[in-house]
Amino acid sequence: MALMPVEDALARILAGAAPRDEPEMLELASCCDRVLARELRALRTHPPFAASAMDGYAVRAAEAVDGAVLRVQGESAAGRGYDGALEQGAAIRIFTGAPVPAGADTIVIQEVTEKRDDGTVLIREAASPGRHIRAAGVDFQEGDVGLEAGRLLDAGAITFAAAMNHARLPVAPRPKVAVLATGDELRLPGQPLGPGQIIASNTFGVAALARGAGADVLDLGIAVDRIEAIDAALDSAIAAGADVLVTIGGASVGDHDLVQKVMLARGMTLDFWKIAMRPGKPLMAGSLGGMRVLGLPGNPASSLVCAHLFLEPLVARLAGRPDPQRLQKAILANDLPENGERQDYLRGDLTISSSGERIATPMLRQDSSLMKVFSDARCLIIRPPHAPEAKAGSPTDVLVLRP
Ligand SMILES: Nc1nc2c(c(=O)[nH]1)N[C@H]1C(S)=C(S)[C@@H](COP(=O)(O)OP(=O)(O)OC[C@H]3O[C@@H](n4cnc5c(N)ncnc54)[C@H](O)[C@@H]3O)O[C@H]1N2
Ligand code: MOO
Repeated sequence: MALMPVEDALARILAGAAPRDEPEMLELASCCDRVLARELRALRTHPPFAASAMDGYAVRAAEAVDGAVLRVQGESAAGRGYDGALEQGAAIRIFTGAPVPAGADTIVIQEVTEKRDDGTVLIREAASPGRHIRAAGVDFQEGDVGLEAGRLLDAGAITFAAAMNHARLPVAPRPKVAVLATGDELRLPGQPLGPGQIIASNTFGVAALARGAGADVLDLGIAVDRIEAIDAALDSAIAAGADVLVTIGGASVGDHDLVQKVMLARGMTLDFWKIAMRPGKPLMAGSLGGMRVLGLPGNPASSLVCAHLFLEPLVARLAGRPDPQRLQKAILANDLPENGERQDYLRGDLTISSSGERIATPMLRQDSSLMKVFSDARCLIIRPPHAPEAKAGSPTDVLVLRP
């Protein structure tokens, strides 16, 4: 039977993925990189008064002709406006952000005036009405919808939310992703290793990806290859209210590959198992109650490629964030042979040529167990199923991993 194409697997994993309904109220200072759950209306008008955009003099345009001498009547500073109206033949010293006094209709900038010792000012360039005045409400008005639901709260949005006078914002909750490593051979980094043991390294990369995509990660540690151990870890994920359980390893056909068996025994609905992809063929997806289950293969490159392709976009959807945009066009540095039935994700380097083109160079070794190669890679070179032989210099799609 033909294996499921990568695009179909992604569509199935993303089906119905959306943020949980109840927003979380967060202090503004903690909102960076979160997603606004509801539209936000302005609680005030800004600027609240007509304000000067420059340091200079507030005057009447009709009086401030070239060569006019005006009496300096007082001062309007930001936070301390002039209490009164501009008199005939007078000017009021004004600073950037200060309220424009009643009666004034323009600002003459300081650079085209001359302050005199007798308390007057000489105007050396005729002023035009309305110049350098920011009208009240020119930025936004009370009641306006300032930010739409779904907006990623970046520096601009947070500044605007603060200016609208919101101290706390309703944000989409971060999805909870539980990560479980499985395998008798695994030990945590920093522990002594016995014969046949290796470090459970994938967990950390997969967790980092999930966190970066907007998740809170619950590390369930390592379950040995026994039904009871995987069962207990599953209980922990359910008790923690995980939105997604990611398992690593035990996804293939070996006698000790128990993940799917345990999940099915616990009532998991299996969506699919095995897809047309290299590395990552034994990927499994399903759901158990309200929890999505993603079974990643144990080989490090397989689990990381699957996490990039499926977990990252899933978390982004659950967090209400925009889909990751990592696909780019590049030029192949080497010839590549005809591809088989699985979509290939070759670890590659990515450089910029002197003419500004992106050049993708496949790494010499592509075994899915190689972590140094994956760490050195800057991109995954995508080879569609049955792609014909490709010559050096031909275009290719790449998924960018790092700059
Ligand atoms: N007869 C077949 N054998 C295998 C097939 C197959 O189709 N038929 N598929 C191969 C492919 S492709 C992959 S990928 C692996 C996936 O196997 P599992 O998901 O069952 O993974 P394990 O057997 O548990 O581990 C594979 C490998 O990765 C190491 N590992 C596991 N977990 C971690 C971790 N958290 N951190 C670091 N390394 C880990 C593990 O020690 C193994 O060396 O199956 C092939 N076999
Ligand atoms: O296809 Mo498996 O995912 O290479 O090692």
